[in-house]
Amino acid sequence: MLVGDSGVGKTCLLVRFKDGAFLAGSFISTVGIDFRNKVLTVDGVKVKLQIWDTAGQERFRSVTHAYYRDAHALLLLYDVTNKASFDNIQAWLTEIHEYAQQDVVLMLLGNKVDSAQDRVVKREDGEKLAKEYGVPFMETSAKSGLNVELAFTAIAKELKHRSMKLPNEPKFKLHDYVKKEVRGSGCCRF
Ligand SMILES: Nc1nc2c(ncn2[C@@H]2O[C@H](COP(=O)(O)OP(=O)(O)OP(=O)(O)O)[C@@H](O)[C@H]2O)c(=O)[nH]1
Repeated sequence: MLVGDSGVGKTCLLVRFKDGAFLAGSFISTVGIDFRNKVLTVDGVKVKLQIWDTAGQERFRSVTHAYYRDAHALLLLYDVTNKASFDNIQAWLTEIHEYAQQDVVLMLLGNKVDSAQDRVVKREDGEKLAKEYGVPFMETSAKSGLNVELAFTAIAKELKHRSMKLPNEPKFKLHDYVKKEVRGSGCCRF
């Protein structure tokens, strides 16, 4: 499930992942909730992701609350060009703790890093906040595609690992995987 303030790029991130395209132009806010499916092959196993795109607007909050309980994973987004969306992350985390399952897979994403000239939230600030709450973090761009596939693949890997629970398989650590992959991807050019 994708959550975060209105306009941070949740729908665009999902469309980029699903269709490999960017929705340029006018911004059409999501009404309530929407979903799309995508099948990924992770370590030779097919993982079907049903991805719920929620409305960030306050007036739809009671609708989204109802969906938290059934979510296996949450991608919490802010917009690196919008300080308020970053400042609101703590409030989103409070909601998540209140409504989602205790063991929900959670990842923090700072989106729109292609807009370097408009950036107001530094990468280090995102990293610091994520560290404080013990959640994996990466910066993304639905526009350029940076780290989009990686974010969803990391989630799929964690979910696959959890559902299969093979006794001899070493424990998959989402945090370490994300750190290693982001470091290797040349992500920090923005
Ligand atoms: N430059 C840039 N713009 C983006 C990016 N992602 C989204 N946008 C723009 O940001 C605006 C909002 O994107 P949406 O994906 O509709 O935002 P949302 O979070 O789904 O918004 P709600 O449905 O209201 O919750 C649109 O004008 C997009 O074109 C990005 O990675 N880079």
